[in-house]
Amino acid sequence: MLPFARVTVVGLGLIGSSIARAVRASMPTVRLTGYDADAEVRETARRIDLADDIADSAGAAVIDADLVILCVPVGAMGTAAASFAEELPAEAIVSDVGSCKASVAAALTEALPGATIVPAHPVAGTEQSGPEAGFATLFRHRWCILTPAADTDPLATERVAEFWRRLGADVETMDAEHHDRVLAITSHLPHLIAYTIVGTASDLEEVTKGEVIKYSAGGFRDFTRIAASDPTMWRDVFLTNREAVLEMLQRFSEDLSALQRAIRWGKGDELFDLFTRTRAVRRSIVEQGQDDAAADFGRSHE
Ligand SMILES: NC(=O)c1ccc[n+]([C@@H]2O[C@H](COP(=O)([O-])OP(=O)(O)OC[C@H]3O[C@@H](n4cnc5c(N)ncnc54)[C@H](O)[C@@H]3O)[C@@H](O)[C@H]2O)c1
Ligand SMILES: O=C(O)C(=O)C[C@]1(C(=O)O)C=C[C@@H](O)C=C1
Repeated sequence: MLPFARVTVVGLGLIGSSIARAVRASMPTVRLTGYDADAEVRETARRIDLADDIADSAGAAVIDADLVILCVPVGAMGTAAASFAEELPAEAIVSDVGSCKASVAAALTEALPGATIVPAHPVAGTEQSGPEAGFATLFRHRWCILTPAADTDPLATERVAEFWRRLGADVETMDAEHHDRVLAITSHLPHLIAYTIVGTASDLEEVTKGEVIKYSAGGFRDFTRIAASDPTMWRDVFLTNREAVLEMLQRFSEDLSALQRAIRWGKGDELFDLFTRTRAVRRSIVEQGQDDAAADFGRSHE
């Protein structure tokens, strides 16, 4: 049996439109409704036939939903939830796809008192955004992490887990605070580093005019893909997951200083040992089949 019969997606960008496409592909009998605060996005969503119905207000979009998924930037979750609070059916389950969990859960609980909320984070994406960037296979063989509160009805959590399994994801459940610390190191810090290195290179004006662009086929090019990620989304992630990101950044800065010292004092063994360890990490990720298929997809569409 399908976990949900009437699904509403609020926010029709990369992730919302990918969910819509994946629902169409894997659960074609589900009645799918979409809403986006941006009228141009709604127009595009209608033109590309993203859902059975694209509503003109958040309230109209959720009125008969049994699952509502918020796919807006993490800083907009509270406002987006408040925009349909009055019309949300009492038995509906609310979920989201935000990249940080603890403060999003707090914002949703405040905006929707008494609602059943099962926060989720599909750990899959690309540097693109908007309704035309989505694709149905984005979540296939990728993790989706659920962070229900301790008192959430386990049946509601299981229905959301089954929804994500049907979209092709592998589902894991964890505490929201733990999620935020793990993702700070595996996702948020790498983006911060990419934004920094590309920013530094572009500040070196003379170099940028010629050589950086000309010779960016290697490592730098990989950083530019990540650094092309959506500015609104990532501003919100860093402001929302502030404490965990600052903690990881402190540790990273210490390790970077140690590397700086090793280079200054010619400690080749230290460099060699670290690079050997990091190569093993990459190999074990690839062996587990968790290498970056989505990023490769993004690259192949450049
Ligand atoms: N991009 C990724 O790689 C990725 C991966 C996993 C999770 N996420 C999370 O998914 C969410 C959406 O990211 P995205 O990449 O799809 O962004 P996106 O910019 O492609 O789409 C976001 C959409 O939300 C709409 N929106 C903003 N405020 C709204 C509101 N109050 N009501 C209704 N619509 C509103 C915008 O108009 C936009 O169309 C974010 O919370 C992000 O952290 C992103
Ligand atoms: O592959 C990418 O482009 C991504 O940035 C995807 C990525 C990640 O860091 O892994 C980005 C943010 C998310 O919340 C989940 C996935």
